Amino acid sequence: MNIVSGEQIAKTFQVGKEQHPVLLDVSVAINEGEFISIMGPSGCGKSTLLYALSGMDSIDQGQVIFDGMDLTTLSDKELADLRRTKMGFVFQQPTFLKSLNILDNILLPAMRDERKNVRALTERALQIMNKMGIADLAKRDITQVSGGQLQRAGICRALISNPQVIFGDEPTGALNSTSAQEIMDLLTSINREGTTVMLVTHDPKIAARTERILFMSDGAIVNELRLPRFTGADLDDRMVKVVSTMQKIGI
Ligand SMILES: Nc1ncnc2c1ncn2[C@@H]1O[C@H](COP(=O)(O)OP(=O)(O)OP(=O)(O)O)[C@@H](O)[C@H]1O
Repeated sequence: MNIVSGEQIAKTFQVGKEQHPVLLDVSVAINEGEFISIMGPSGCGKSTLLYALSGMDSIDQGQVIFDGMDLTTLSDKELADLRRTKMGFVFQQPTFLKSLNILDNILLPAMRDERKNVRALTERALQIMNKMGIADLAKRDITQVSGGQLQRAGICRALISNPQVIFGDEPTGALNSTSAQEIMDLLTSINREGTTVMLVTHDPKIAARTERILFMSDGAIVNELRLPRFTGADLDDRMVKVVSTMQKIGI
């Protein structure tokens, strides 16, 4: 069953008097439970597509259906509620408040919904932090942890509402290779527990960990590669497949 799909999505940015078409009739369907990535050259529209599919940004034409709902028909409030309850977002640099410790930063977005049940929410946050390997950092300031630990906290924040889909925009882009692979280990285990995960990445080593890779060029999906479940042993072979597909289509 599709959890999110886009039908002939078109999006143009206007800068001054100039029109910049960025998505040209993009259609895509993502099944519940998929682990999927979007690759392509800088500026080809990867993030714009991710934002369109998650309702973070509007589209000019077409349709986006998320969990049976047409996002183009929802009000801003309905969209915000949907994003907060059914989607999780992980960005290259998590934006956290400097005045709050790690735990409170993780709790902050969820507090809006469950103000009355802080204790249960805190317990849930600590459980997730434990799974992500950062339970002992709960009381630290955000300046007192590494980039990899901060990104783990970002994932905890994305998971707090038990989302159906995690959208990641270059979630490993600011990390060294080891931390990046550790973050991918976590996203893989989240996916194996049933959450759909969709990432934008420019890194073949990251895309190679996912099970379907959409290749974009100039505002269109031009190819896709399906890979079996990652076993932990076949990363090099998978990367070769990703890179050779990129070479074949010239991106
Ligand atoms: N708010 C905006 N206003 C105007 N143009 C924009 C805006 N956001 C993105 N663009 C332009 O749209 C195009 C696609 O941007 P997008 O961020 O989707 O690309 P991308 O493939 O994710 O690139 P990168 O890999 O560099 O992050 C780019 O040319 C970008 O400059």
